[in-house]
Amino acid sequence: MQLTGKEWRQILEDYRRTHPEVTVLDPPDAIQHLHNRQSMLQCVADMNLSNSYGKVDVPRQLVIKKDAASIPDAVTKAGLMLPIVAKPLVADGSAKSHELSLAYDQPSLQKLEPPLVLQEFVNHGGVLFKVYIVGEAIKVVRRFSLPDVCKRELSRIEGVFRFPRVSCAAASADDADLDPGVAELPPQPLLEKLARELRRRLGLRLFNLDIIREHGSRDQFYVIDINYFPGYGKMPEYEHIFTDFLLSLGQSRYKERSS
Ligand SMILES: Nc1ncnc2c1ncn2[C@@H]1O[C@H](COP(=O)(O)OP(=O)(O)OP(=O)(O)O)[C@@H](O)[C@H]1O
Ligand SMILES: [Mg+2]
Repeated sequence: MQLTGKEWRQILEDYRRTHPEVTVLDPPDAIQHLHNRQSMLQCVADMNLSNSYGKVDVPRQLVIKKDAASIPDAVTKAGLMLPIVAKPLVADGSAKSHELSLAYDQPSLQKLEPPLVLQEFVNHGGVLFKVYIVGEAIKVVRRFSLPDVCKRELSRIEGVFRFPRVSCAAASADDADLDPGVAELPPQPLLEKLARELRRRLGLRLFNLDIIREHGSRDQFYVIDINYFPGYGKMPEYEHIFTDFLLSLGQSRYKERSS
């Protein structure tokens, strides 16, 4: 029998209800929330995180459900600036859902295929930060990302350019010789606050986020992507962190039972 995603989630939810003794690390419905690029970043937008360590936003964005011909007008109305990154609305791990495009001019936007999220491209010096979250633990690494698009380039280039899944190709930038203003990791207290809030709002314990620093700024950050259960193999010290996480779950269960 072929099950739909929804039926499968229902089976898991039912199992969870009838087997309270089983620890469910993260509920399926909360995971589902991250499979839509619009709902994925909503928590970050709602949070309005801004303190003395920095400010965290999401890039200005627009959802286009259908009708590619309407995109240029919709983009003008929403005041979105070019270049624009177009991302399939659904991000479910399939190759197609991670095929992104970069659009350099307004008329070419009609060539895109909805349903999409259109996001302003934020120059960030070609480096992004991957923040891995495992329960209470946070680990951040630098990765190479798309290079900046300068004004001159923007005025000269026309069209829509597809780019393949960046995360698979992106090399670690941890040992690279980078401009210190680009390479500096986001402040730990800011990441801790962000991670704590996201854990609570998303109701999840195992995820990562891609965060970029606006080029030329010291403290303006944007979250561009959140993934559930990412490839933890790339997270330094993951064996220890994971073991500690699983042990802490066992211990809290034990405490619950003996109290
Ligand atoms: N708003 C943006 N501004 C600048 N660069 C962006 C923006 N959105 C995405 N990118 C670039 O595109 C890459 C892929 O974007 P994103 O992570 O949203 O897509 P994804 O399909 O989930 O990819 P992946 O699985 O590779 O992380 C990012 O790593 C970054 O280099
Ligand atoms: Mg990503």
